[in-house]
Amino acid sequence: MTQPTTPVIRTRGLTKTFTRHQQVVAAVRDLDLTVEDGELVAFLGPNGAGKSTTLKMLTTLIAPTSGTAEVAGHDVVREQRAVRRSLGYVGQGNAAGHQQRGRDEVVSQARAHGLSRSAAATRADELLAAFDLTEHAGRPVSTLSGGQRRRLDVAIGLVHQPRLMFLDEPSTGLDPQNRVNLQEQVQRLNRELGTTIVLTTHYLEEADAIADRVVVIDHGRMIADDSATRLKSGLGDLVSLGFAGPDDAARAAERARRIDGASVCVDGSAVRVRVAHGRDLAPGLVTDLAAAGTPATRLEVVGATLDDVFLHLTGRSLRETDSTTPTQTEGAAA
Ligand SMILES: Nc1ncnc2c1ncn2[C@@H]1O[C@H](COP(=O)(O)OP(=O)(O)OP(=O)(O)O)[C@@H](O)[C@H]1O
Repeated sequence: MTQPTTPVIRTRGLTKTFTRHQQVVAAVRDLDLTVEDGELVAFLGPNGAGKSTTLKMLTTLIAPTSGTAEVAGHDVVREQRAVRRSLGYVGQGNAAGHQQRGRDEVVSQARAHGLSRSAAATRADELLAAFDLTEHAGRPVSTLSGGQRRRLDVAIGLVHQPRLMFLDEPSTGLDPQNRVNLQEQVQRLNRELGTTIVLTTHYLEEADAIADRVVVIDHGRMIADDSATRLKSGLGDLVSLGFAGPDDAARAAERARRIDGASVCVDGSAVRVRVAHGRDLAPGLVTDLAAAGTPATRLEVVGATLDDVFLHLTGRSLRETDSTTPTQTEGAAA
């Protein structure tokens, strides 16, 4: 039996390569990841970063090329059944479009997991209530809205009360209201039932808002792993100052460069200073500059966003990045 101290996920050197058009695509490279029970982790990265491939290896849907992965203490290659029993998985395309009624769908999935008829019915009703679907439970699945279908998918993934739930881009395609609604349900599932959640997203706001921990993935590699707050505060605040003209701006920049750890850039009569605790430092800087005869005409302080973090790490904005470009191609296959 799994000891409570066993991490729910542990990967070492986990790697997946695909060969496509005679080229080797390194979808996931050398991933070392440990997730403890009860965490809510978001894999954040652009399209093609390797998020879904990682989830597919962890759920036994595809085999790693090299490296190891254990889920709930079980090896994803040698102990696939045990791994599957411990997890729920909602893939990107799960939303069923058929004529079965929502409740029947949940009941049949519960039956497939070995629950008796009455236990399956009870479980289905509990889950439908938990996801605000009771009033829609008698409708054919094909008539549900996108948000209702995603919630039904998550409910189905939970029929066997898994310790760990994987959600691959759960809110993609949902309107903002349904997205927030689903995010709230996911957080509740994590907080109230203690289910460990690993979800993938390319929505910065989603990762920021709901995850305890953000694993940033780019070109198959993990490039950051921390809470959103720490990732952002590590980058500092952006202090933007305006001046009467370029000469004042140049003098102000010279003064700002004396601040420990500050990174300063001048653009005409504007100066931007990226520095830790910029919000606290800004008033003193403005007072100093005025005393030195270079008064600022404008001041704005903005905290870092996860996009700033991504930009800092990769030189690209996550909002504009589509890494399906062939930069992750390692070379021609033999
Ligand atoms: N079956 C496959 N055959 C060939 N290449 C694949 C296969 N599956 C994924 N890839 C490639 O592996 C890389 C990682 O893909 P993956 O789907 O894991 O990215 P992702 O981060 O989940 O992206 P998205 O946000 O678009 O779902 C991409 O370059 C993708 O084209």
